[in-house]
Amino acid sequence: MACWLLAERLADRLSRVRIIRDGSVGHRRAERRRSLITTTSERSSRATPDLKLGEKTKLNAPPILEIVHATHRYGDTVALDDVSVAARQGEFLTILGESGSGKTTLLRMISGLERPSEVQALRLNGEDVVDLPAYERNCTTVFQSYALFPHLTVGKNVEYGLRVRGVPAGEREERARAALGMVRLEDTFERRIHQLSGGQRQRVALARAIVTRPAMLLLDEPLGALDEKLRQDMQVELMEIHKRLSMTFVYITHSQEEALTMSDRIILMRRGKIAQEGTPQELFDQPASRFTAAFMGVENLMEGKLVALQGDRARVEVAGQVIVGRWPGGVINPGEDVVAGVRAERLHLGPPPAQAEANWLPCSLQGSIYKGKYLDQTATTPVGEIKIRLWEQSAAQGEPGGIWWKQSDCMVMRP
Ligand SMILES: Nc1ncnc2c1ncn2[C@@H]1O[C@H](COP(=O)(O)OP(=O)(O)OP(=O)(O)O)[C@@H](O)[C@H]1O
Repeated sequence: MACWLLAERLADRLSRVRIIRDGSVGHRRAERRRSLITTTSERSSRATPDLKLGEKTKLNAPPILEIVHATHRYGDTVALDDVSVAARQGEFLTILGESGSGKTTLLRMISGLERPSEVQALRLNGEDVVDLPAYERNCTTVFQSYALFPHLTVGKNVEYGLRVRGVPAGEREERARAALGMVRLEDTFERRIHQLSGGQRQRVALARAIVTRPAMLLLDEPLGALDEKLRQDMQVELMEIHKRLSMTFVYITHSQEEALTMSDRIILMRRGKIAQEGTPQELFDQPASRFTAAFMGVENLMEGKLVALQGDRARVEVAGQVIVGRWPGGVINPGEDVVAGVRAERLHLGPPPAQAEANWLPCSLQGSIYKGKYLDQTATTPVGEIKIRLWEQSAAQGEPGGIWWKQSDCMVMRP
């Protein structure tokens, strides 16, 4: 308790320091704005490096976040390696990646908790914020750990950001109640934090973050501590809140399922670099590399060499067999290494099908795992072990002789 009181007093003091300095902050801001005006023409004439923005959604919205060629090192560790990211107003952008890929570092850079070792530009709402401290940036972070004050009521927790900004009591309460209404917790205003469930605490943290109306919400694995069912409910709730607020969300997760469900656009990170970015459909259906395919859950990845390219179809030689699949485009020559991928649920058991545009391999069935709604079956083929997902469990009875899948369900990519 003493610890929390101390933290609160410290935060209060910081905010007072900020309020006392407000005059000079205002002055510095005006100066910064003036310098922005003088550099606007310079900015517009400068070529913006390949910033890929959401193509299907929010096409006309201006970029609210622009990070251009950012690198960050912790001693010898390169946490971010020449990364450029942009997000549009109102976009739900997910930074996806395995542990240590640089997601948190990227978020901390946006929020101002980390200063990039090198960066060409870091802009929020068109304003260069590289030298702007965290508390002056118009964005708020929601953490997995909620970071709520346990000795304060729910209402006082939500009001907190308004209190340190000097908002009068009446307006504070009104806005806090409205924010709690947004997360469907209007009845908990007087409750204590320990009287809430994990999911409710996360919703209070969300209400506290949105009550100050930031331009952008940064969410650092906010559902990581919740159980499976609650996590799924909260995903839906977050999407609804995002829609209602039309606020830009930058969301961090290591879960591809979470990213696919919620995002307008996904940036997949690998070892401090962007492995691929695009809409959920693009990452799911057109992985550009073996890494993306594996991360997005493609169970069967077969290494081979390109035999020939015909339109969007690639013929690939894998262990003496020819497999045909979709090539997403880009220059590639026969003889180069490629990977052919197919999802387990796209495979069928049986003899070669009548349709011409299919791949077929002889197989013998190995073990299977019962998963309730489906059966995961393993088969041995000339190209190695293949995983098959069977929705009709009776399909696994007897020896089918082979497996087949449509050429259009087969993705060919670089290794
Ligand atoms: N304060 C630090 N000091 C030294 N190295 C750090 C520090 N913070 C992060 N790193 C290193 O930087 C790299 C990127 O870390 P980061 O936390 O950004 O990854 P992440 O994708 O968010 O991982 P996780 O999902 O586990 O949180 C890792 O190799 C990590 O060990």
